Amino acid sequence: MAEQAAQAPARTGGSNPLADPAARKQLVAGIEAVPGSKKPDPIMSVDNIVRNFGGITAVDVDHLEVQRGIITALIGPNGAGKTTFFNLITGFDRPTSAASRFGRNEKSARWSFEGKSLANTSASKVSRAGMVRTFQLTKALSRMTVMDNMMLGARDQTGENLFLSWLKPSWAAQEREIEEKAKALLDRFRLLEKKDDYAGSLSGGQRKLLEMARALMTDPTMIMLDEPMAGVNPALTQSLLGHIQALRDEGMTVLFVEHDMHMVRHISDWVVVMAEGKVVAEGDANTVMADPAVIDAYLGAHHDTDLGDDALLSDETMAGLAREAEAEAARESGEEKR
Ligand SMILES: Nc1ncnc2c1ncn2[C@@H]1O[C@H](COP(=O)(O)OP(=O)(O)OP(=O)(O)O)[C@@H](O)[C@H]1O
Repeated sequence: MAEQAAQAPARTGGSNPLADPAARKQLVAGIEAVPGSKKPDPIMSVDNIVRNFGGITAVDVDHLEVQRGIITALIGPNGAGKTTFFNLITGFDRPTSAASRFGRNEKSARWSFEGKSLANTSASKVSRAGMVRTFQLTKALSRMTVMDNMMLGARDQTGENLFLSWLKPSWAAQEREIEEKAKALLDRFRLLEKKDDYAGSLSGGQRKLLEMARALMTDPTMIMLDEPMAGVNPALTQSLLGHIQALRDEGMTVLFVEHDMHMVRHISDWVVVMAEGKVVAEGDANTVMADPAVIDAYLGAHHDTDLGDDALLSDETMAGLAREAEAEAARESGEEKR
C-alpha cells in the first residue's frame, strides 16, 4: 500500500472543478500508480475483503480507495473477480472475511462509503447511502415498460413506503414527483418516446441507457456500471460515453467494469486492474496498460485481448462515430414520420 497521500486540488465553490480536464490530470498525477494507493479524497475505501467459493478465492483485496469525482475503470481478465467485488461492496454478497466464528479480528473485512461503514449493510441501504449500480435487464424487467422500469428504480423512496402510503395526498404528490423525475431522465437519455414500450423491445444500446437512467432515480453520489458497452452498436457508443462523462462533470463518482479497452482508455481518469482476485495495478490507462504485471495477467488468461490503441480512438474516429449516430437518429426519425 502506498504511504504517500496525494494533494487534493483546492475546491472552488459553485461549479465542479473536476469537470476541467486539467484539474483531473493534476489530481491523478499526484496519486501513486501502485496497488492500494492513497487517494486525496476517497469516496470509498475497502480493506481485507475476501470471498471464497469452495476452494476458489474469487476476491482477496487488501486495500482499495476510490477517488471522488472521477471515472475509475475496474478491469481484469475473465474470472479476475470484478463482478464478485461489485457484488460485495454493493451488499449483494457477503465477504468470507466479514464474520468469523471466532469474532472480529484485524483481518476482518471493512469497507466504507462517504466515511460510513457499509459492512453488514443490505443492498437497498447501500443504494440509499448514495451508491447505486446498474443491472442488466432481466427477463422480468424486459416484460415491463420503460416507464415501469424507471418507477421501480425509485422503489426505495417514500412513495412505496407502506406506512406513508396511508397519507394518500402526500403519497400521490410524491408519486407525481417521481414520475416527473423519471420523464426528465428518460428525456435526457433520449428514451422518452419509448416510455410505454416494453423494455425488452429496446436495442442493446438503449437498454444500457435505460439501466443508467434507472440507477439515477435515487440521486446517487456514486454510480457503478457493469459493462456499460456490452452489446452496444457503434452509433450509440458515442452517446453512452458522453452520458458517462457528463455524470462525472456534474460531480458524480463513476466506477465501471469494462472489457472494451478502447473505452477504458478513452474515458477513464484512473484504472484499477484485478487479476486472480487481487488488485495488481493502478494508474492512468497508459501507465497500467504498459505495466508488465497487467500484460502478464491478460496474456496468462486471455491471449487475444486487445488492450486498446489510442490511435483507434482519435478525434477523427470519434467524429466519424458521431456522424454515424446522427445519421442513425435522422433515419429513425424519418421512419417514425412515415
Ligand atoms: N456463485 C459462484 N459460485 C462459484 N464460483 C463463483 C461464483 N461466482 C464467481 N465464481 C468464481 O469466482 C471467480 C471470479 O469470478 P467473477 O465473475 O467475479 O470474475 P470477473 O472478473 O467478473 O469475470 P468476467 O470478466 O468473466 O465477468 C471465477 O473463478 C468464478 O468462476
